[in-house]
Formats: sequence, C-alpha cells, structure tokens
Amino acid sequence: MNCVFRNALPFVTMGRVVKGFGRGSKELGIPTGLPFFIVGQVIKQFRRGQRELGLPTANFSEDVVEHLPKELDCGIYCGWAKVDSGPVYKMVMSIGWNPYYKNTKKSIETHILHEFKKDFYGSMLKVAILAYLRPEKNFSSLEELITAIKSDIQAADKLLEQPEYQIFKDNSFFQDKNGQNNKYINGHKT
Ligand SMILES: Cc1cc2nc3c(=O)[nH]c(=O)nc-3n(C[C@H](O)[C@H](O)[C@H](O)COP(=O)(O)O)c2cc1C
Ligand SMILES: Nc1ncnc2c1ncn2[C@@H]1O[C@H](COP(=O)(O)OP(=O)(O)O)[C@@H](O)[C@H]1O
Ligand SMILES: [Mg+2]
Repeated sequence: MNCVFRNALPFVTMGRVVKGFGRGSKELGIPTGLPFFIVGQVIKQFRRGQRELGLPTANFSEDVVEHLPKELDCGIYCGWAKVDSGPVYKMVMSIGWNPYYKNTKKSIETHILHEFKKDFYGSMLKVAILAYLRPEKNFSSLEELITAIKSDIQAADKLLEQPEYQIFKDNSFFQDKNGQNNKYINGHKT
C-alpha cells in the first residue's frame, strides 16, 4: 500500500480559479495560487493534536511537504477533505512550523470537521485547499492555541457554506474511479 502511494506521490496540482477568489494579493500579504489540490498518505507525528489539543490533525508524509509549491505560503487554510473513498468533509489546515511547539520540520496538517470512529494512519487523504484564514502564530498558552483553532473551525464551517466553495465538494478530483482518481495524475489530465 505504501508503495502504491509513494509511486503516485507527490501529487500536487493547481486548479481553475473561480469567481470570488480575488483574495490572493501581494499587497495584503495573502498567498496566491488557490485553489490547490493535494493527495498523499497520512503519517504519524507527535500525537499532540489528540493528546494535548483534543483536535487531531492528519499529517501528510514528508514527500508531500517537500514538494509543496512555493506559492503556497505557511499559514492556516480551509477547504474540503476526503479519506480513502469516504465522503467529502470540511477541513481546516495548518501549513508551517507550529511556532507554539517550535517544530524543526515543516508540516501540512488537516483537521477534518467530522468525528471519525477510529484513526486512519496510512490512508490516502485528498484535500482541496480553497481559502486562507490567517498566518500561523505563537501563543502564550495552550488554551490560546486551542481557542484560535476552534475559531478557525467556526470560520471555515461558515465560509465553506458559500456557493463558490460548495462547488468544489463535487469536483472530479474527489471522484473515485476503480479506487483511483483517473482525471488528474500528477498534474496531468488523463
Ligand atoms: C486550524 C489550525 C490552526 C493552527 N494554528 C496554529 C498556530 O497558529 N500556531 C501553532 O503553533 N500551531 C498551530 N496549529 C498546529 C498545532 O499546533 C498542531 O496541529 C498540533 O501541534 C498537533 O501536531 P501533531 O499533528 O504533530 O501532533 C494549528 C492547527 C490547525 C489544525
Ligand atoms: N477529525 C479528524 N481529523 C483529522 N485526523 C483525525 C480525525 N479524527 C481522527 N483522526 C486521526 O488522528 C490522527 C491525528 O492525530 P494527532 O494527535 O494529530 O497525531 P499525529 O501527530 O500523528 O498527526 C490522524 O492521523 C487520524 O488518523
Ligand atoms: Mg497531527
């Protein structure tokens, strides 16, 4: 299974920019290049999400992090996510160094707005990153970090209800064909 995913990675492709995505602006310091689609394997990290924050984050493998295009700056984002061939759910995502924990490696972590019955390490995670919420920050307490993440979740929950974000839920990127996405393979239409 590992091998199948590794052969398919990195899988990072850019999609069509639709009306309402005039957010990317160098003057405002907001990243351009959205929406962004990523698929990769979920790996084990520090387990702080579940154990310390009560907010698990599915972390992408190192190959995905290494091949992330420069256009996608560090920060907090939201969009849609799908685990293996499951349903598409809302998600919030952190891309960066987790300044509160002073990580030495960059990570891409997705918290899915759904209660899963069990962990899904090793699964294939697909994400459509649609909107930038804020830069990553340091906090003086764990409670402040948790409050900030909960506020991101609320903001994402509301934002993703808007029609220009809803359409991505049905994007062909998320559709399975023989267990694989055959429409885009490593950025090439098939
Ligand atoms: C929506 C969201 C926002 C986050 N914002 C920050 C942040 O501003 N600063 C920070 O240090 N970490 C931030 N994080 C990352 C958490 O610190 C991280 O998810 C936690 O350390 C779990 O890491 P682990 O998966 O390696 O166990 C954020 C995570 C999410 C999901
Ligand atoms: N709603 C969810 N969103 C993201 N991951 C979840 C969710 N529910 C359960 N998980 C599981 O929790 C794991 C992440 O927990 P976390 O404490 O962040 O550990 P790690 O440091 O290994 O990423 C995910 O890899 C996944 O298997
Ligand atoms: Mg995590």
